[in-house]
Amino acid sequence: MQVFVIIPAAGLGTRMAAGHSTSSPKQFLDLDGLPILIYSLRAFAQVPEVKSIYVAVRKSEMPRVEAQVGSYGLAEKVWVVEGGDSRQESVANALQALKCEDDDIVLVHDAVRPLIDPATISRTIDAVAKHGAAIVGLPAVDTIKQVERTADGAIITATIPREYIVQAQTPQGFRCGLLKRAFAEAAADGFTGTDEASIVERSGVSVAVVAGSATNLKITQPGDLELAGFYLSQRTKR
Ligand SMILES: Nc1ccn([C@@H]2O[C@H](COP(=O)(O)OP(=O)(O)OP(=O)(O)O)[C@@H](O)[C@H]2O)c(=O)n1
Ligand SMILES: C[C@](O)(CO)[C@H](O)COP(=O)(O)O
Repeated sequence: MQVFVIIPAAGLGTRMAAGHSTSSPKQFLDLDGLPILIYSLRAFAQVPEVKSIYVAVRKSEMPRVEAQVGSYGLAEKVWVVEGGDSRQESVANALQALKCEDDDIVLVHDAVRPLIDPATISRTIDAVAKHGAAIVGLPAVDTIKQVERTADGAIITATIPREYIVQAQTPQGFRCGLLKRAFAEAAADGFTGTDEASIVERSGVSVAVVAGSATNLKITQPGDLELAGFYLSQRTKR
């Protein structure tokens, strides 16, 4: 059994760009001297079980990313492929590029979650080996309300016991055959999900959850980069 990794990195970072004075998508922004994408690639490259990593980027970014992969010494494990217009399409393109057996494991991880740690990656691999499908999830700590949107905001329709809620993070891992079948079904049905688990769940597969952490944040909007910088400084102090 081999472990492959897909890193979708073809987003435009529109929510970040709205408050940031750069034209570069957020996965290429600097975090303490390194591009955000390089943190994500390095974290997986250092896990011995990982055979190869497929990073999906916009066509126009392929030369820059190929150059970075070489200059940061990642060329042995990392392959650059063309992304798509949605996260799901970017993952589907990478999935098509990698040649895996049904029993192999595929992990998908957002390029913009740079603080993923090797221990969480290893726990995810173990959970996929055991259950066939597993994602990293952060248990809810706030009280959770279901709402109905209104013209001027929202009205609460229910309180959902928080022990039933986890916030999905990445990596999200699956047996390769199962993931490919679920993607083919989603494409046939015209279904688009915001994560891989939602695509697999609708095929009737149970997906296990591995404990995530607040430090595995997704850099989404202004302020997140500063927060990631703070978490990183705490990590290097230890
Ligand atoms: N067409 C796309 C869109 C997103 N992603 C990737 O999916 C991950 C999570 O997406 P998100 O945070 O939503 O990134 P963006 O789509 O770039 O952000 P925004 O929605 O603000 O534009 C990121 O690593 C992003 O690069 C991708 O590979 N291909
Ligand atoms: C996959 C994901 O990171 C889980 O939290 C997230 O759904 C992807 O980001 P998006 O903003 O929903 O595209």
